[in-house]
Amino acid sequence: MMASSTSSSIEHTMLAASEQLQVPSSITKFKIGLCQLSVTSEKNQNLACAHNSIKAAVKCGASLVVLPEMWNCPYSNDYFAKFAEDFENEDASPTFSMLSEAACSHGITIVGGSVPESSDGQLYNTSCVFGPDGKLKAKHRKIHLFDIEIPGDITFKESDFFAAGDKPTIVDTDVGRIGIGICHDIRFPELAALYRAKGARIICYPGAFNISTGELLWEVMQRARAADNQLFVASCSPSRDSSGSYAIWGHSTLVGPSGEIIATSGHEETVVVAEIDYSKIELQRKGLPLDKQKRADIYLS
Ligand SMILES: NC(=O)CC(=O)C(=O)O
Repeated sequence: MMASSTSSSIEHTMLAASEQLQVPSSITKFKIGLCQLSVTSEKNQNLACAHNSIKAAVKCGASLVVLPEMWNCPYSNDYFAKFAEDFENEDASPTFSMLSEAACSHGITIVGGSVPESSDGQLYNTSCVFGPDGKLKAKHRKIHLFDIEIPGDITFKESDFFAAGDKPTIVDTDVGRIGIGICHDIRFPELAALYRAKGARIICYPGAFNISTGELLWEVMQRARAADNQLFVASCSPSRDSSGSYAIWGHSTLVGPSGEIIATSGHEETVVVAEIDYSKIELQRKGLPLDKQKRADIYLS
């Protein structure tokens, strides 16, 4: 929360009491599972692999499971349209059905990574969140599309295929309030700050950073978003496929509210399971009260 101020320029970040999250008092600690999946050009195989990985995370005690960006489909322009599903038509969406069924049968919350969504003649890069009753709780469409052209290094243009989402996504779940971003969304600190201001305790970023940007930035940006906002950041990536056209960095990670890495992986297929302890947020915010120290009067005037 921002410190109280009369400046109208910061009013948009101040919240009505009803908007502020109260995490259910029973939840202070739980386990999160990050399913770093191997993605192939066979959708059914990807669905089966994701389902097995969710089961493995549950077996290790996870009550929140996060999947990667583009896990039912290779991260390639050649596949997005072919693999897209319409989530409004749930019965015709095998991805929606599998996630909903898995959340319900295991009684967990699933942040379903992202997959290509077709809606109203457009494609979106979309993440669906399911609750333990198997119901869809939220849908985040990637807001910042990954358009990059670094000569001699990497060229990729998501906006040739996808339309951008136009809203932030904050969702109240059985394990507290979660903000959702997809991969390149992590580069925009304003989005993370908005989630913190609205009471998120975790931001989940399904991502598929490539090896060019990943080595330099993936860890740094997760730690920065977590430390700036004094909350947990969880990322989940596909594993690397050396034969694919887009070399994925991997390194699914959980970062704590002081910017510390709690758990991470390499680039191989794996499941990372780690504990989230919300008392760490209170401790960090009490010892280093950034919200009170913030000088909004200076930077926003
Ligand atoms: N998928 C992405 O948005 C990739 C990205 O941001 C990157 O740096 O790589």
